[in-house]
Amino acid sequence: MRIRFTKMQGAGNDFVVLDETRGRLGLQPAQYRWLADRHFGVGADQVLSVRPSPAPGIDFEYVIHNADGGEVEQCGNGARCFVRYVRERGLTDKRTVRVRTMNTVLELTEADDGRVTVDMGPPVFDLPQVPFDDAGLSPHPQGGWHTWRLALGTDAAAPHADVAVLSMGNPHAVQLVADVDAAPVAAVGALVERHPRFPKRVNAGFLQVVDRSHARLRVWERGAGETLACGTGACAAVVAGIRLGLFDPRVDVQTRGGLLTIAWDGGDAPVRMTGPAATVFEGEIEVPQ
Ligand SMILES: N[C@@H](CCC[C@H](N)C(=O)O)C(=O)O
Repeated sequence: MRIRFTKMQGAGNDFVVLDETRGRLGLQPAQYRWLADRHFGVGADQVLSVRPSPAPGIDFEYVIHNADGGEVEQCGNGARCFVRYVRERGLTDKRTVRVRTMNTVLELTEADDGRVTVDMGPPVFDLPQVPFDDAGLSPHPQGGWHTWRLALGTDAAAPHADVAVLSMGNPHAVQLVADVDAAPVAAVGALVERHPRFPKRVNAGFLQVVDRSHARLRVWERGAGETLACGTGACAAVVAGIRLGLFDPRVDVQTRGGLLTIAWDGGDAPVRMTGPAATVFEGEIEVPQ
C-alpha cells in the first residue's frame, strides 16, 4: 500500500503524521512500527493519525502509536504538531481546535508566532488510574507530597529509583537527578518503564531542578526509548516538582530538543504546555503488507 505522510517535529520529538480524515488506512501495529523505524521506514518517535470529528463540538480525533506499534493515550508534543498540521493543510481555519484522544478532549491554540499552547487537562494522582500498584509500599514524604521507592531488581543489593507517580492521561514516573547529562537514562529508564508496579508500563522522566522556574529534563519514553523531548513528560515533571515544593507555577523546561513552558496552578487546574511545532518534509512511501 502506498501512502502519503508528513514528517513533523516538536522540540525534536518527531512524528510521522497521516491524514485519515477521508478514510482509514487500516494500518496494523507492525506497519506503524515499520513507519517509525529509522532504518527501514520513515523514522519517528510516534505515528499520529488525524481522523474526522467524532462528535459535535469536537473538531478532530487524533490517534497515537508509539514507535513500538502500541496505541497510547496522549502525546503532548504530537498535539502541538497536530494543530499545525490541520491548519497548514486547510482542514480547519480555527485557531483553537478541540481534539479527542483515546481518553480525553484537548484544546489546542496556535499563536501568531507559530507556537502552540495545549490545555492538557488536570493531572491525575489517583494511583489505580495511573495505573500504579502501591500494594505493600510506603510513600516517602517530600516537600508537600511524596515519592515511591522502586527496587530495580530482585536481589537485596539491587539499585533503586525514587519516583513521583502521576498521569497526564498517560503514565509517568519522575525522578530527581543532580545533573541530567550524567543521568543513566537508558539503563534506569528501561528498568522503570517495565517495572512490574506499572501494569501498562510507564514513561520515565529524569528531572534536574535548576531554580524555581527553570528545569532540565530527559525522558525515557514508553514504547520509544529516549526522545529529544516529551511534552506530557515535561508536564508531569513540572507538576511533580510543584507538588514536591520545588517549583513556582510556571516553569521553562529545557529538553535536549528545545524549550517547553509548563504552567499549572495546582489542584484541578489544567496543565498548560507551550512550545514549537514544525513540518520537516512530506513524502509518499510503499508500506509493506
Ligand atoms: N512524546 C510524547 C508522549 C508519547 C506517548 C508516550 N511514549 C506514552 O507511551 O505514553 C509527548 O510529547 O507527550
